[in-house]
Amino acid sequence: MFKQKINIVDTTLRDGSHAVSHGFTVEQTEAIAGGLDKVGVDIIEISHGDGIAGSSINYGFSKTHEMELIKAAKNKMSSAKLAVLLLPGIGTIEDLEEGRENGAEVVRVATHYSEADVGIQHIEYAKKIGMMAVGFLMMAHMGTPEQIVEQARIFVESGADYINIADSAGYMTPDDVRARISLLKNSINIPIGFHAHNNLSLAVANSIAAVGEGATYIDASCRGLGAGAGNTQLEVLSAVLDRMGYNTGMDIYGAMDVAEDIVEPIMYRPQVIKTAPLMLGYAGVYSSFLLHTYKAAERFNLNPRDILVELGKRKMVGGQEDMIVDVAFALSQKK
Ligand SMILES: C[C@H](O)CC(=O)C(=O)O
Ligand SMILES: [Mn+2]
Repeated sequence: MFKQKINIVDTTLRDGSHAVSHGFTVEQTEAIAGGLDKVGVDIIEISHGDGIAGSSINYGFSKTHEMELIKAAKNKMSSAKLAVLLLPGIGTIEDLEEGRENGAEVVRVATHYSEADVGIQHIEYAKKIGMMAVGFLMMAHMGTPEQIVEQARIFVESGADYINIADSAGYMTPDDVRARISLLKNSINIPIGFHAHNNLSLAVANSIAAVGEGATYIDASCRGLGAGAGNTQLEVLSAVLDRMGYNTGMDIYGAMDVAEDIVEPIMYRPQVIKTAPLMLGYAGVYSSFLLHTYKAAERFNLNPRDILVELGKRKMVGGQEDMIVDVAFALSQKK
């Protein structure tokens, strides 16, 4: 029987960077990338959590320069492709060049769901230098399925190899995912991918819903390591997809071992859904805001939940991390 191939894109070393305050070391990166490569992951994404060149006062400084991490990982990889994430305005064409020189073969160009036009030049340039290019639409819950298609078309026309929809706030339900992926599937003719956050405990279910509507690239990370309550848990996803008869090409026991033996020991905290991550999903707030919100809550003696509710009301999006402090300050004045 023909089994549909689902490409697994591991984001432990990129989205997971948020969860470890961008603290990955060369040794950890080598062990994780080498392990993931062996177990059959198709693409391994490595960058600061906010993409290449994200290391800054606004987003948090990396302990080790990401180019060093990328180079080290590349030396341990033989079959998976190495990807970088690039948010136009944070990362530049020069950063992309540097990433490629250090071994990146794929770039995922991430923009707010309504701003694909700011990524056109990055997609075109990546194609010109022979890279695989992916159009990555963040905070996709904020856009209607029709708006998502309109934006995806901009990436398609720029030459993207596939379109990735990100539920950056972990806000979507399986119905929300199905509506967006199925319309995309009927509207564009390049592959579709999906990136989940587990704030409502729906990351695996949403990923499966995406696959059911025809998505063939799914993001996941070991132990779910990622912003907010984390991403789709890699080892769980591979087991579920296998049970459902899909082909991931993954060594499932091997993936369990990488998660248990290599990733779990370096996690700062278990990736559980405490109140604040749950609020991210409930209020539709960008998952990467979590640790910044904890810091602001401590500084202004507030409940993180109150800050997140306000951020949700104000519809803050990625890139507005500085507003977290503004909101916390305003709330503290009202107290
Ligand atoms: C820069 C963000 O962390 C990208 C991402 O993973 C998301 O939008 O979700
Ligand atoms: Mn994410």
